[in-house]
Amino acid sequence: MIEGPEIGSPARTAGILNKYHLRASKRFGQNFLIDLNVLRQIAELAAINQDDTVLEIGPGIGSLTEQLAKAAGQVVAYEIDKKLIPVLAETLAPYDNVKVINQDILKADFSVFHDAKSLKIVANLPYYITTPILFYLLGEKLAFKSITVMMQKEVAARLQAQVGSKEYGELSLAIQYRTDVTIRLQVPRSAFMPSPNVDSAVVMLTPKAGFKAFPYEKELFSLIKAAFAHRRKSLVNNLLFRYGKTDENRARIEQSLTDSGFNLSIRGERLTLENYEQLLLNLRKNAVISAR
Ligand SMILES: C[S@@+](CC[C@H](N)C(=O)[O-])C[C@H]1O[C@@H](n2cnc3c(N)ncnc32)[C@H](O)[C@@H]1O
Repeated sequence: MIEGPEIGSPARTAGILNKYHLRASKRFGQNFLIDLNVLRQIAELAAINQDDTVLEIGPGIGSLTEQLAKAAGQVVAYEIDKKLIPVLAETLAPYDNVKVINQDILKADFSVFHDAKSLKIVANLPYYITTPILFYLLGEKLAFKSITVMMQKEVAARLQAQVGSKEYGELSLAIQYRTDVTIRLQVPRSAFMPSPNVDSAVVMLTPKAGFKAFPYEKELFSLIKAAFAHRRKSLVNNLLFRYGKTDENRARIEQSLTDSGFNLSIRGERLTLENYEQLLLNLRKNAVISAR
């Protein structure tokens, strides 16, 4: 048994990696947190309590898991790297409320969480798949209370970005469609072992109050994708590119913009989510998109 201070202390992390002859795997995006203040702060930000079931992504050697296990009713942690499973069995042995599952999170079946009274998702994410993980979690329609996750600072800025800013785009709109986003903590690269080439931020996502799914969700996000395909082009040109460059289409697209109250030189970054919903309805009305 590896005894000693909390798992995430620099000395204990180094001791655990040494004992198991482990090197952080780049392929799995392994950068272990070694700042106990940050680890504790993440658990505090997520406001974990005994009623909570916590879904953790990528427990690594268990540093964040330990902080979560101290406060939660139960922690279920998905770790893809099978080399870390015996490590976790040892480091987390003192906690009988933790279950580690050796699985790719992007293939996880979340039906186990359907009975959870209160589900909170917490992670120091593997950065190479930050957005696929967020889309997977949101796509699975999990009834979560919050998602509190560390990611690259620049990605965090894109998630929180507001209309008109340079970070604003497809990702901001897709995430803000379902959730409210706030950046809660900035974390320097020195808090990790090994230290990554980027700084990080902890982001909190909470379900949007009164969320109602837009009836043409798929078409809406296809429109948004098209609108940001070439950021320097006008919205009209991006839409012509997407829906076909015929004179007839141009007239219909321009009519749809006019009907939505926009001038014809507007760019995609000036439209809010509600603006896109309105525009989509008009593109359907004007037969740019088939109104089946
Ligand atoms: C940035 S490290 C965080 C480790 C630990 N939670 C910490 O804070 O020190 C990301 C973790 O996610 C794991 N991981 C990478 N890809 C994964 C996937 N597809 N599914 C589950 N875990 C994954 C890595 O093996 C690694 O343990």
